[in-house]
Amino acid sequence: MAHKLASTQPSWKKLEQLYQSKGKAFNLSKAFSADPKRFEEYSRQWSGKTTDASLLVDFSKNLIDDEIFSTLLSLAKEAEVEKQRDEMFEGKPINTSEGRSVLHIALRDLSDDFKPPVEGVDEVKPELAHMKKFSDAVRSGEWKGYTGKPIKSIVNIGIGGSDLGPVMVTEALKPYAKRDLAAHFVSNIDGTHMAEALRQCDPETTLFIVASKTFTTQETITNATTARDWFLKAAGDKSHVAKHFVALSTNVKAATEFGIAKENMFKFWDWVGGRYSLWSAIGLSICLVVGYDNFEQLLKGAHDMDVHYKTAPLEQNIPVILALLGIWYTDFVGCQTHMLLPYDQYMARFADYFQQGDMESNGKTITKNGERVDYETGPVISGQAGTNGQHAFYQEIHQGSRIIPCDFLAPVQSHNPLGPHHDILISNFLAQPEALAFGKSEDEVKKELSASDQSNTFLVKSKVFGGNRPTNSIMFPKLTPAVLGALIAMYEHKIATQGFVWSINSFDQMGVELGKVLAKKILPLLQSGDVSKVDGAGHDSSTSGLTRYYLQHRAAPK
Ligand SMILES: O=P(O)(O)OC[C@H]1O[C@@H](O)[C@H](O)[C@@H](O)[C@@H]1O
Repeated sequence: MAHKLASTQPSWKKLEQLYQSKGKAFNLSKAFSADPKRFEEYSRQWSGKTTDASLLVDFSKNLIDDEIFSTLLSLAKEAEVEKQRDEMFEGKPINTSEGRSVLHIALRDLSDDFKPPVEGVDEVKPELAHMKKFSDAVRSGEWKGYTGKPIKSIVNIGIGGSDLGPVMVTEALKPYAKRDLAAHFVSNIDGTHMAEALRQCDPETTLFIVASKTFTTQETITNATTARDWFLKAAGDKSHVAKHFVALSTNVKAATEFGIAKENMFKFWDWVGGRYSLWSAIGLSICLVVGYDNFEQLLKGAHDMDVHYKTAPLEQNIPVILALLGIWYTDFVGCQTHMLLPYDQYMARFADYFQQGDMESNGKTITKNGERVDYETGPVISGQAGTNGQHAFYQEIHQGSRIIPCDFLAPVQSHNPLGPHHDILISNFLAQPEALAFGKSEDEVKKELSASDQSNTFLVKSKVFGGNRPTNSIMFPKLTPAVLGALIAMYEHKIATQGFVWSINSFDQMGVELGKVLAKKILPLLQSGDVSKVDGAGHDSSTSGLTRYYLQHRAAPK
């Protein structure tokens, strides 16, 4: 595989020209007026083969025409997206910096004829059976704490991929949750996070789930140790730990050293990336909260999307289409951000989840050939559940100096059809992309103003909406486990496809390491408490000044 700079592909040059010749001046109002079938042409409906997962993806409100769209598809062909995708499914070590396969897709292929492409894949089903047995026992009350009481709270201790997936999914699938089992998620090293969770827990009825792929992450190991101390203060005998602590990890040795019994370990494999791990043992807290059967539906919905990604031609392939649109905005239109805006309160953590999913995957500048890219890569991801954002940051999306492409997502049916709420919610979901695309002209503004206000140029111009702000609108029947699985897989594959085009490795995260290493160097200085050591410690004057301030003030804060 050549892994050429994307900018050397023939279609890249053509897209640059297309942006200058028509993209810059592209007008959505004109495009819709000129083509009554624009929605039909630029939308795709998809249904899963084995689940209730289905989607309508409308990408008609994008700054593209047929020529731009087909050139984007040519770019994907030239970058050999299909070949790279197939290599992922075949278990080739496409995470080249770490020499690893990228097989989260193997965690959700439960079909009988699935052939394990690499070692460990044959252990997926037995591990799922282990998760089912354990979660069933805890949920039914058969699993008892050290004083014989059933479990009432679970505390997932993990960070990054070992936290965000379980947090997002348990929130999204709350309608399926066992309401008398409280779920807490502690990630931050800030003692406040753990202290606040423990305040709500009883050691006799709490189960701690230590979730860490590496089992070396400073935050998680420190939090788990604090939790174990808190537990043992009440329980006394170390043998009781077995009833209250389980580990989810690829590092069986380190989990054993921490004191977790073998039967309380749920393992996964190094071919599962942290930010793709909710489908693995890291999903144990999901099983506990919503039950194993719903977890399996989540896997199956994702697998249905995997099949689509693997088999659909590029122009029908939803993750590929979303990826190419993103590349159009990032590299040719000059956008820096991408918003995820779910109009579903249960999806409140969706954007947080894909902030890691996207930014940790594609926030890179070195190609797999070791060259520095001469184009932009992953966008800044942000967003929150509608309609809250409308009353906060949408101002900038509508009238700011930057173009901020957005994905709007919404369920047709609400889990809570309360009075007029859902129609009002959906009216907003429909109205925002419409307003963003078509805006409001100066003439329209003037018509709504009094004669005296019409001559107030500042007022008139402030009320104009330029339009031409691109959006995708994604609808689904209801936020079921399978639909959620499909949506997550859709974005995972979008991100992977962008990485394939940009020739970067979307599956490592070297950029998170340096800060961790420096923190470990600074910590002994803080623990020594000795201000006189700061100057000789080899830090720059800024870091030294801040450290001195901390040490001088921490003993007796004013
Ligand atoms: O699961 P672990 O090994 O504790 O790692 C947690 C997180 O650690 C971070 O440092 C990584 O950037 C994430 O990708 C990862 O998910």
